[in-house]
Amino acid sequence: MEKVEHIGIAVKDLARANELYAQLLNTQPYKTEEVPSEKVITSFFKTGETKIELLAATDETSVIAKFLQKKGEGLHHIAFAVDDIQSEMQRLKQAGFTLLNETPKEGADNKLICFVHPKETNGVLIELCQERT
Ligand SMILES: CC[C@@H](C(=O)O)C(=O)SCCNC(=O)CCNC(=O)[C@H](O)C(C)(C)COP(=O)(O)OP(=O)(O)OC[C@H]1O[C@@H](n2cnc3c(N)ncnc32)[C@H](O)[C@@H]1OP(=O)(O)O
Ligand SMILES: [Co+2]
Repeated sequence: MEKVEHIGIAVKDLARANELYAQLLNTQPYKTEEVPSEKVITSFFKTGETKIELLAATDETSVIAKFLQKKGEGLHHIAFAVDDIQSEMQRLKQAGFTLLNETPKEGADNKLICFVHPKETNGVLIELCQERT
């Protein structure tokens, strides 16, 4: 895996969180994007080599809505950049990790993504992401 591509943070109110993170990081989000397949709306902030992805639910059946109900706002996932998502998925599967999607799916910010179940990664949800060409 190349680097931490982004850190996902679940928030209740995206507009309010945008204001807070803009103050904290002293920069504005470079993108806000809705991803209907995940039932989320996201904002991205650049910080050094990585990004902060704020995630709010667009529907009460979204995994973010469920997460907020159970755990409240906070760290939701860590995403690692990979060059070849198919081969990383294969490698992790062979190593015994549970992949939450069998084939790469479309993420935000022009990426192909796959999630690894947090039960095998010390309680932290892991995302793999590959730049789409
Ligand atoms: C914007 C697009 C994209 C991008 O391009 O960056 C994204 O980031 S999308 C982000 C949102 N999408 C996802 O997270 C998809 C993958 N996630 C899932 O499939 C599910 O959330 C899950 C991880 C399988 C959990 O779903 P489910 O089993 O239905 O939830 P439960 O509430 O029953 O939880 C079971 C168990 O897992 C713990 N949990 C849940 N979410 C997380 C989390 N994010 N981090 C750590 N742990 C998590 C939950 O607390 C339960 O634990 P126990 O209570 O101990 O059983
Ligand atoms: Co993400």
